[in-house]
Amino acid sequence: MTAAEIAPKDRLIVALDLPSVDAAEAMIAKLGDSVSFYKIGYQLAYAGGLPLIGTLADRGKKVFADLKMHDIGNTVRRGVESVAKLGATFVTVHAYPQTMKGAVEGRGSAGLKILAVTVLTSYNDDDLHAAGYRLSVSELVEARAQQAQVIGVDGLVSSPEEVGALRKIVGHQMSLVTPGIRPAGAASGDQKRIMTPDRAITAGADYLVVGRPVVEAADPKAVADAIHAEIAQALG
Ligand SMILES: O=C(O)c1cc(=O)[nH]c(=O)n1[C@@H]1O[C@H](COP(=O)(O)O)[C@@H](O)[C@H]1O
Repeated sequence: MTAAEIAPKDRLIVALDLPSVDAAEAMIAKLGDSVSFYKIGYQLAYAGGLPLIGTLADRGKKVFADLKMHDIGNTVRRGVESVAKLGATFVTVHAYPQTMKGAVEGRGSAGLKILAVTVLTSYNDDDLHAAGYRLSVSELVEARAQQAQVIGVDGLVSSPEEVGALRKIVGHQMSLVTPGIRPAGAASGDQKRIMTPDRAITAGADYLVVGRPVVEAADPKAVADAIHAEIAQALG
């Protein structure tokens, strides 16, 4: 799907980083029609949240299953085959060649798209070096993007800082999904490579993933609406 084909409403993905299905349902009710795309990650998935993928899909919402798989290829393939049956739009795997190959093999025909997480947005060059890598963040993100493209992955997760370079590598064949989004004045928390929503869209991101700035806000719907307004303005 090219950027122009993505419904503007779908460009904001709200991370339901919440402790229970009840808390997630309460947040979904608060956000109402303002949000059409949700992400379910570790916290909610491990608290019984996986069936919510099908529930939300039945209500016409899209769901990003952020499971960040990384294992031997055969296990990843089988895991992705199971996720494909849940009704998710996106699933994440870490951008290691065996892992990405396994995921692509397990993707099936139900419409599930594989996103490869390049370098987590909480990492900077020092964090990468501490983890044993010799490459800088931008070098590793770009190397992994090239591998992901050859393997046939559908999209990449990176910080918005890398989106310009990634577009040059992968063109519009792959979706670029960016966490590390912070509206002006919002606390960065543990995120190190961040950008505002309008700058991320202007840089060329297809989808913005936002968690705490929305779900921890006093008025989550107002924050989501403000992000949509920024996105619309940046798209012109
Ligand atoms: O795969 C992701 O979604 C992801 C990748 C990454 O590099 N950085 C990152 O923050 N995320 C997720 O994006 C969300 C960001 O949340 P906030 O920092 O609260 O906006 C969290 O659910 C993270 O798990």
